[in-house]
Amino acid sequence: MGLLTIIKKQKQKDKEIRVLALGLDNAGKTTIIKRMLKLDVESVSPTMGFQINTVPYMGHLLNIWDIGGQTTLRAFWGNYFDKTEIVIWVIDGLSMERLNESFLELKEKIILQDRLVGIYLLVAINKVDLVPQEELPLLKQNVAKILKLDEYLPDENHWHIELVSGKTGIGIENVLNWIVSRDY
Ligand SMILES: Nc1nc2c(ncn2[C@@H]2O[C@H](COP(=O)(O)OP(=O)(O)OP(=O)(O)O)[C@@H](O)[C@H]2O)c(=O)[nH]1
Ligand SMILES: [Mg+2]
Repeated sequence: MGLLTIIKKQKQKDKEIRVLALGLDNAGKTTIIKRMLKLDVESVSPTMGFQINTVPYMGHLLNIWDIGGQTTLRAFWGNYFDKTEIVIWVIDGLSMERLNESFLELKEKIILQDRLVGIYLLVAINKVDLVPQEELPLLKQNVAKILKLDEYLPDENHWHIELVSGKTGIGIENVLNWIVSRDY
């Protein structure tokens, strides 16, 4: 390994990553973050403002900003964009009737924002603990089709869709691995 590679690796290792957790109300953002922090996930209530959480993972420090998703709070999302490197967009996998609303908000408030050009986007389809196993591939396909990420974000290295459950922890490790394996 060359010296430059070693320096680069060390830099990555010390790196703090600024993550924004966004998505519609009730999607499960706070629950997922509590799961990442190995906290009790049973007692959550709607986030009325924001909360900053530090999640250590594989030598990285993820500064995850948990932002409330209620309609009245969405106008304030832009206040948190500065220096954001990655957005976790959480979708309620049990509320497919809200998928289009989720897509419109993702497009308008995240993807088309000049200040967020070049960020990474991880879409977490949450609550899969309550989705029958055999329906999971179709659920993922459906979300991918509605969000049209291949169209909006042509660089496939910049987005990813993961099936998760904040309640049980399914997929959470994959989310963390994807986040820390990007190039920042
Ligand atoms: N079954 C199941 N329920 C979940 C899961 N994640 C969250 N929930 C439930 O969904 C509801 C909303 O969860 P929150 O984590 O508060 O959702 P949020 O996205 O932070 O909501 P806001 O703060 O209002 O934007 C709660 O009743 C959670 O218990 C999950 O993986 N499985
Ligand atoms: Mg919340």
